[in-house]
Amino acid sequence: MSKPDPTVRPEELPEDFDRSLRPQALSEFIGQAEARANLSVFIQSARQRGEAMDHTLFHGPPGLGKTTLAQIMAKELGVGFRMTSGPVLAKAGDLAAILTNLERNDVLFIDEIHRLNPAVEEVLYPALEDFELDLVIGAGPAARTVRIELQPFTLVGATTRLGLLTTPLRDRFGIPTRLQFYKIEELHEIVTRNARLLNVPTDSSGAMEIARRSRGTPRIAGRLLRRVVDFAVVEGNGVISKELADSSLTRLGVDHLGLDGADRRYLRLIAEAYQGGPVGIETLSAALSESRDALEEVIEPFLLQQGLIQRTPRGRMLTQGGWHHLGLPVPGAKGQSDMFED
Ligand SMILES: Nc1ncnc2c1ncn2[C@@H]1O[C@H](COP(=O)(O)OP(=O)(O)OP(=O)(O)O)[C@@H](O)[C@H]1O
Ligand SMILES: [Mg+2]
Repeated sequence: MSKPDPTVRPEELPEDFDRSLRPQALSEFIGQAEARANLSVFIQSARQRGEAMDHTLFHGPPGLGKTTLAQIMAKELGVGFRMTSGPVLAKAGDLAAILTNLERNDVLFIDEIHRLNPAVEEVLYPALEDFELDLVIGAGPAARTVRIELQPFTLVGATTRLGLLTTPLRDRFGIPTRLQFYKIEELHEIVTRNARLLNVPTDSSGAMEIARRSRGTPRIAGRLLRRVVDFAVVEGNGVISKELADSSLTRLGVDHLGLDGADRRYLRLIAEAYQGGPVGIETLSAALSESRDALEEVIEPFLLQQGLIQRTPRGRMLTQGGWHHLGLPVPGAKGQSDMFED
């Protein structure tokens, strides 16, 4: 019953820019201090005991380092790493093929784990708990179940939507880890590191300008840095200064908080069409022609974290900060309008 194994190794992935900047060790990983300190203990303990580390779940907005941390874990544990994703595992047999191919204490990374097919998820439960697989062979009255013993392994799951995980799956992760948006100083360090890896001379204030406008997200910091490098090479003297970073990012439509056109469209819709809300997510999704998922996973988390919007039972509302950011007076706040016009 050997099936093709649908996982890929990271070195088989096409060359992408994420990869060249990806930290390879926990010590190179900047930020997420709490998560990093805990993981380091759990990794060391698993190594010393020669056992598989407990199953780990990374959750948080896109681009904060979930995939990166999963790869680092396998490296630091000194074990093999296999990766796949929820939507790719269509049938129970797909997962069975992967699990039976794992070697002792390997890390299996399942990205977008909230999108696992329920039939596949069922197979995962006993595998996670007892490292056993119950497979049904045949159909109808001749069907029988066989139990297969697996090597102990560590499942690392990643999701941008913790709320969509079923409770039984969530409960099987011994180490649930929430990744937070990065602080500006951390992003400054990341931009500086990336600039060094890309061999681009960068002023500290230039790196700071990029950090400040990266939406708390290392992936965005990497992307903005590359665009600013383009402007520096073609229109500047190759050095990333504060002025150059500022003018390049403004031309790219990234404002001083790091919001881009999509973020501002979202805020402006609530302000202008719904007087600041509350307005339901489905309505926003239809009006913006963006999927509800994209709004909830990509756009809203940062706006919430920055205190520009708030979620209420009746829908999304702009906060005072949201009005202020748009340069509009807060409705009903008498006499305060000049305060927000400076
Ligand atoms: N702490 C960090 N220090 C430096 N670079 C980082 C850090 N975290 C992430 N990065 C970089 O940010 C990019 C995105 O990271 P990663 O792919 O791990 O994010 P993710 O959380 O898996 O995103 P998604 O939810 O979209 O899968 C990569 O290029 C990675 O190198
Ligand atoms: Mg990822």
